[in-house]
Amino acid sequence: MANRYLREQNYIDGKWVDADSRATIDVIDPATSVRIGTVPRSGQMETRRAIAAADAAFQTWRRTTALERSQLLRKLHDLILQNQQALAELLTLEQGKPLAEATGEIRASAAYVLWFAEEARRVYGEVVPSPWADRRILVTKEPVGVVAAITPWNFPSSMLARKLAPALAAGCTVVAKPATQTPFSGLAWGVLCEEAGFPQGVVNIVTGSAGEIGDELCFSPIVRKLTFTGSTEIGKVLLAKCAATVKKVSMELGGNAPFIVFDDADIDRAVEGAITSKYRNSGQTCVCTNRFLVQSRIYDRFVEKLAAETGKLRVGPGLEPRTQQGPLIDLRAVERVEELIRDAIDKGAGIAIGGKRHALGGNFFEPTVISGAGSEMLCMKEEIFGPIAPVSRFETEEEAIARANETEFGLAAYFYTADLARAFRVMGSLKYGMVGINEGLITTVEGPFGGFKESGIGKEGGRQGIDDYIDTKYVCLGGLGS
Ligand SMILES: NC(=O)C1=CN([C@@H]2O[C@H](COP(=O)(O)OP(=O)(O)OC[C@H]3O[C@@H](n4cnc5c(N)ncnc54)[C@H](OP(=O)(O)O)[C@@H]3O)[C@@H](O)[C@H]2O)C=CC1
Ligand SMILES: O=C(O)CCCC(=O)O
Repeated sequence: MANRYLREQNYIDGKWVDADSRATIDVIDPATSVRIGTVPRSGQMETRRAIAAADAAFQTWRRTTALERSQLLRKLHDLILQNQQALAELLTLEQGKPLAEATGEIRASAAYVLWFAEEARRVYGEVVPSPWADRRILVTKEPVGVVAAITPWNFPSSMLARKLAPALAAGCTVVAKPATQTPFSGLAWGVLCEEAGFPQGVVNIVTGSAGEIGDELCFSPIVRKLTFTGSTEIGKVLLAKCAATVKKVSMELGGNAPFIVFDDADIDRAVEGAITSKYRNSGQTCVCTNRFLVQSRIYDRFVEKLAAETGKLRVGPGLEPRTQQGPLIDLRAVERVEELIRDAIDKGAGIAIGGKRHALGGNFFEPTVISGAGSEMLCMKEEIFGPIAPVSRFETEEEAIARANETEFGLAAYFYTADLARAFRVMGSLKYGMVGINEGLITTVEGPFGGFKESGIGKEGGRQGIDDYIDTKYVCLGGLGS
């Protein structure tokens, strides 16, 4: 399929370039296991040049006005919307999600760009009442400098959008490293930024060896901020490396989202929310429900309805219009899901529906509901990242809260209740950065996205989403007389 956003080179200093060695990495369509194309297998030297280009560009980009940056971002936003079909097809091709979801992701990318185009003009400083008659106290805001962005394969467009857009809005320049399995949606940002007219070096995108590129980004004293979305395991490694140069960091890491259904809830609404929250991107979303906790009195009814709705999901290649569940990203992900199911069955759980590879073969897996799940099972403790819904029974509100919080993660949590007092009590007790009450899908550009505990540091989106790209400077202006 010819797609003008499919680029097979790095984007460094406004030029499309190969790896120095000319080595490449194959990119595979997860629906067919066929090669889509290749990207450069870059390493330290290409990354170093990208950082130098970003640093050189920063010297002029930081002096542009907020209005100029806002206007360029608006142009970028318009281009994304004008080309959403091609961008969404590219996303589905390399990532596998249904085209409707891919289109939703591209629109979300555009929304982030527009939001930060607006926020660019509202980065206010302050004049603080001074304790000295002859001096003034000013607080000014400055871009932090060169930003490194490392992004995952599950949302290859929007995860870069919510890093790139606030960075550019604030006056920073960027070196991005997209995930190796889905690099084309990342490289497409190079094409879009070029078309929008961003000066050379302001945005740079390098593909290749995660270790080499990551080390150069983490240890470079020129890079002043690292923003990362991915696994908690790699996030911790990068945090440690960034300590060497005391960089600012933002970390959007793994989750173990509980979805609690109290017995006063509207069950049909809860099941509807459960389907969206669990199976979006075939469960490969960091805010996807990981485990269902359902109050005893309604447990059987909920499991029955959830299994019935799960059974209706149409599995298939993302480019087929009827598809609601695409393939998993690779065979490793399929094997991991199988391992979690095996573990749950060994520990006494049952399968209400699904439970095995889909008849389509390859990376396709049946959406699965596990009944009788318990806290000791791996699927309740670890991030599943796949289409499995373990359901566990609880008796009291206190038990539900305690079990929801019994994890090192703290990204998103959901609960369903019709009791307003309970809604406030439970919301306040959940140790999570994001809470959905009677809602299973809560991500939006207006809301600050981010986790507590080992789920991360910092917020993306919302009014807060630009803060981490800004340094605050205190200026004491003296000698003014009284
Ligand atoms: N919070 C979230 O949104 C996400 C959570 N995950 C969780 O993580 C699990 C594993 O997924 P995976 O893709 O391996 O996630 P990773 O955390 O390994 O990958 C995320 C990004 O980090 C890069 N990366 C990996 N290792 C390094 C390194 N040493 N230095 C610098 N960058 C590095 C990857 O590059 P490369 O692709 O080249 O390896 C990719 O760009 C999933 O099953 C899921 O549970 C995964 C993705 C997103
Ligand atoms: O999985 C992630 O890392 C981000 C999810 C974004 C969304 O909820 O749309």
